[in-house]
Amino acid sequence: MKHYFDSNQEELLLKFLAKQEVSLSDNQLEKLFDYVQLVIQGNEKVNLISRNDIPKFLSRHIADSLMPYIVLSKKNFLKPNMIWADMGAGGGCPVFPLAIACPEIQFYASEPRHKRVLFLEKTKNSLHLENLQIVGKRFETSEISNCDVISCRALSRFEADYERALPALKKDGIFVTFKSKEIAQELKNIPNVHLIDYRLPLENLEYSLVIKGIYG
Ligand SMILES: C[S@@+](CC[C@H](N)C(=O)[O-])C[C@H]1O[C@@H](n2cnc3c(N)ncnc32)[C@H](O)[C@@H]1O
Repeated sequence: MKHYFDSNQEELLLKFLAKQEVSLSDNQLEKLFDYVQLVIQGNEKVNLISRNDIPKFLSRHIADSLMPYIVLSKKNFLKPNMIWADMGAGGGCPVFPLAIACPEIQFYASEPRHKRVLFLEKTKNSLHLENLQIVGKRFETSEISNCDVISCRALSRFEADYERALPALKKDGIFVTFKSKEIAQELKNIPNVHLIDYRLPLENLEYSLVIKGIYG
């Protein structure tokens, strides 16, 4: 198997996955490593991520991006041919790691900024991600609809993001977003909101995956 350029980072990700009791194939891990390389290279031309984040991209952003897969697959929520849209894809987290982890799910990545869209398209093609479609529009005008899952990371406030997602969700679809544990506490009394707390390697902060809807 091809390894990541930083063996410490690779080990941290593998330990994180093992602790979460999930495993990815060698091919999936290699694709994740290739994706990170493409983000680091792409960041030279387009502002995709903070430069400070590069050394811990695998242990922080990739591990974080995989959390919805980890939580939803343990609950047997994920089924082949489901439709999953990510709003505000930016440099591709969480949608690229998720599309790599769940090849049987059809993903849509909505992102309005042109340079980012070009990067996402090129990266999708390099990684041969047939189950991912890049949509170069704001989510509200993207015409993406009938989704089983809609996610977003670092987009806006929970209420605004949920409102943005709702028209495109199936009746029994779920909305998933990422917050710090502290911010997520403010959301715990909203009907049908579930908070799943977690930690990431090397990070002091605690995080919560916020899911609105019934997922298992
Ligand atoms: C802070 S970045 C987060 C990127 C990525 N999700 C991450 O976690 O690294 C937010 C992204 O959302 C995009 N965006 C802003 N409003 C949007 C909307 N209405 N629909 C889709 N994308 C939007 C921005 O262009 C930007 O790339």
